[in-house]
Amino acid sequence: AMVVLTPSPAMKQIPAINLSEPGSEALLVRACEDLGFFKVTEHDIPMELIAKLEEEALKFFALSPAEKELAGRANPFGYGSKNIGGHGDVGWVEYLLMPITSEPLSMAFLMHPSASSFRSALDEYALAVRKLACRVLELMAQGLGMEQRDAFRKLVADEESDSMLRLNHYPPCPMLRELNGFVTGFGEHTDPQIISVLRSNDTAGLEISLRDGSWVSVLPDRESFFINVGDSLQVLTNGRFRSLRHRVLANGWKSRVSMIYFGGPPLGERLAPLPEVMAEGEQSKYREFMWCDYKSCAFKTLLGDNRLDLFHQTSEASEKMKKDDEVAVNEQIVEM
Ligand SMILES: C=C1C[C@]23C[C@@]1(O)CC[C@H]2[C@@]12CC[C@H](O)[C@@](C)(C(=O)O1)[C@H]2[C@@H]3C(=O)O
Ligand SMILES: O=C(O)CCC(=O)C(=O)O
Ligand SMILES: [Fe+2]
Repeated sequence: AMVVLTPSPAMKQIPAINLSEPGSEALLVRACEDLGFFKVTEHDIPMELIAKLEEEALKFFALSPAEKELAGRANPFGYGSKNIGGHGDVGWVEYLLMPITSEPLSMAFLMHPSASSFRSALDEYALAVRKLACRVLELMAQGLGMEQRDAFRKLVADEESDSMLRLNHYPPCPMLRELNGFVTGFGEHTDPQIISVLRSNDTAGLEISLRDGSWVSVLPDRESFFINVGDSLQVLTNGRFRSLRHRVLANGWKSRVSMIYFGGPPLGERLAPLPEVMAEGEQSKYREFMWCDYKSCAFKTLLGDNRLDLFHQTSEASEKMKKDDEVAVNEQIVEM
């Protein structure tokens, strides 16, 4: 059965940040605290580079299913259609998911001579968007007043950074035309990494969840980048920055193409709230974990699951802390 949906009301005041304007770091911090989301307007990434990748992506998605499967079935990398992840999540979407390292892309199908223009578009785009992510992460640290300005940036800039690039294509769903409705393209979720940088064509569909649990849709803007906080950045900031829940609705008329860069730390990196962002006496809300452990845990969950819950200081641990406090109080009473 197909559930026909209605889009949420549009949020017109998504924070729009011009990175080269003085004071942008304070705006960034506020947006990450309130929403976990903002858009970057002046970004220095040439439109030709973006348009070239969009064109190549559309060429790829126009291939026959057999040709697209030469990219390998997404597991997690490769070509996927309708199935998202390996646990039964489905959406009205097809995609190509690729690992990004400091080396040029090396997936087998991209090494074929016929894929050389696709490959160079991907490589150039990945390089540029990673640089943008690093610039934004540095401004975030600056905005938080951190002495160590590269505390976030260095995780994504690291040669071993575990990052990905995803091309999503939401073809028009013809059955929806008469119904005048929408379907789930990509179900609600948070991104597990540190930061996600999204660019889409002019077709709407992205929706974000606000603090009160309501949903709003984001007006598309093909010239800007949308940035969202991922789970790992929520951990590093001890919950000060909010990992954004978001989803995509597909429509009956216009295809949506999006390209998303997910910036993650090296697999062996240990993540925990950074003391520098915590106030005096503030308790750490998350226990330390290695990114590879969080990631493998995350990739075993359903798309919509709350993955960070598993890494909250356990209730058992907080119960024990409370008990220890009580004992201390009793001891004081005895001593008096
Ligand atoms: C259902 C899933 C797809 C996903 C892995 C997971 O088990 C849970 C997290 C999902 C997500 C969301 C953001 C990114 O699109 C993604 C690549 C990621 O890192 O986590 C996807 C995963 C995927 O598509 O494999
Ligand atoms: O395609 C989009 O616009 C967003 C998809 C998304 O959230 C994701 O791939 O993680
Ligand atoms: Fe996402």
